[in-house]
Amino acid sequence: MSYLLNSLNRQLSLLSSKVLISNANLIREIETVKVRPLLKFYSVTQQPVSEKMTTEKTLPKLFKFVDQNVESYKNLLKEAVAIPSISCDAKHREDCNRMVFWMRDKLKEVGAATELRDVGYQTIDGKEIKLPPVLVGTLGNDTKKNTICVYGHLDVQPALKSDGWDSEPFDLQERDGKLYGRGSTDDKGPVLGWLHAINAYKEIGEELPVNLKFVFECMEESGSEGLDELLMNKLKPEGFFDTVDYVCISDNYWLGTTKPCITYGLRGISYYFLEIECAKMDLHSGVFGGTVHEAMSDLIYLMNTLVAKDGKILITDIYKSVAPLTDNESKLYDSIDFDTEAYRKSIEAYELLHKGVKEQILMHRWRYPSLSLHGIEGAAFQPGAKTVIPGKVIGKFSIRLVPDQEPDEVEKLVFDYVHKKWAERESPNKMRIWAQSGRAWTENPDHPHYQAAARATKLIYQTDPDMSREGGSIPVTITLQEASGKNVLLLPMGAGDDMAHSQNEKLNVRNYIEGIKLFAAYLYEVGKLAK
Ligand SMILES: C[C@H](N)C(=O)N[C@@H](Cc1c[nH]cn1)C(=O)O
Ligand SMILES: [Zn+2]
Ligand SMILES: [Zn+2]
Repeated sequence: MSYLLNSLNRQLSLLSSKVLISNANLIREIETVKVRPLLKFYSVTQQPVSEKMTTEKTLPKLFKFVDQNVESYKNLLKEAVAIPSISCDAKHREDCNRMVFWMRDKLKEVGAATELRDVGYQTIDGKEIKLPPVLVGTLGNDTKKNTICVYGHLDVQPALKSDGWDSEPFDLQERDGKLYGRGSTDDKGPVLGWLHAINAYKEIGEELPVNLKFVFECMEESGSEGLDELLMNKLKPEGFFDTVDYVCISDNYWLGTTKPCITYGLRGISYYFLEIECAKMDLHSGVFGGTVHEAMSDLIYLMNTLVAKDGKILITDIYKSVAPLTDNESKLYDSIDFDTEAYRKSIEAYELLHKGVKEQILMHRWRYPSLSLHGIEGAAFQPGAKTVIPGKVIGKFSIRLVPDQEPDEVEKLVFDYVHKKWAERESPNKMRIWAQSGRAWTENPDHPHYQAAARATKLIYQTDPDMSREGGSIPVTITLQEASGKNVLLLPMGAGDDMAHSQNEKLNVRNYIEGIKLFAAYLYEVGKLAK
């Protein structure tokens, strides 16, 4: 029965997506929709909605409901993963739009008022390409309740089976209690977690303990283009944040595989594109080799000047604005539960930097900048002995930013350094460098909001969570902090070995299901905080 409902549901939602995609005028809309029984994706009979507030009996009932619906949660994640919403590849822009429409429909099904906000265009290779709309939603407006703004992203990193995946990346597969698929943990699983938690309250006939606002974008993996502008210059002046009391993001992971954490800091990112052109076309290396200044040699030369073998960044003055380590901060690392050898083994690395010392490893993940080389566009990266001299190549690298590094300042240091090295190279070729950046973020973890999230975590996992920072970046976090003026926290669903962005990305079934309960318990705990 539940399978039939789900598959009918899938067909209906596909139909509605197609209609939406073909209707370009429908980008901005506001509507509240009643749940239609046929479109519901959960399997139990609906119970009458009561007006009573949540009580201590609410959560056990809700947890039971969640345990009864594990299969439908997996099915919905499978549907979401099947949409290859790869934001960095313009060829997948329609998939990104489809993903946003899909999520919009699901939010409506749980009773939210939704709005698709146009955020304009991005320029790729001189061409203007429309950005996916941002999904904005509201659920509840009871002035006696706290309001949480939830952010998540619907886009994913690219993935091909030939990268070394054990199964098709866009076909969610369960093996040994793990759900493998691109976006399972980053960030489709957590985004669906919110949906399921809300739906569980409805299905057990309990009122939501808080009001909710949603911001779901589909460009996070590509610098969140257009989002800051929407938040600061449109949603904020329109009063979207006026009623928001707390902001919560679930787009991160536990530090290890067993102990939950709550995250109060992220690194920022400054991502660089370094282009060298030696000719207007690719050249046969047998015919032309030995007669041209090759773009690839120039690029490798420049990229090799960026970072030393011990991981030290070689850009002049790059460490100058890094916040000094205080005694108090230094002490925080002692109590963090982190096994460096288990970490090394989980990524199958041969050896770690910093002699594998726990505090140093954590500090270099969280509070010091790092520079990574990512790849080269235009290089002959496919298997086989291609003998071409690429006419144009684009090297890609990024620096993870930390407090108090400002992106503008870092970009200037990098541009100056690369131009200096380029002058030293004395190449006649054309060099161009550009960047996109997002700031680092930290928050006060000694806040009732964090205590509420810690209580919820302890209820689910029977242990106090670590308060930790993380090395990844969610560029919009600091914007949400500034736009709302409220406390922001990151509540992870996935485990430290989920391998987001990598081959065989997965989400443990346990983390998914207990994560849904965690989100429900978090809503309950925040609902109890003084208004
Ligand atoms: C931490 C989050 N789940 C994530 O993966 N963020 C990306 C953001 C990004 C910025 N530019 C490209 N991607 C990351 O940290 O790499
Ligand atoms: Zn990511
Ligand atoms: Zn993410």
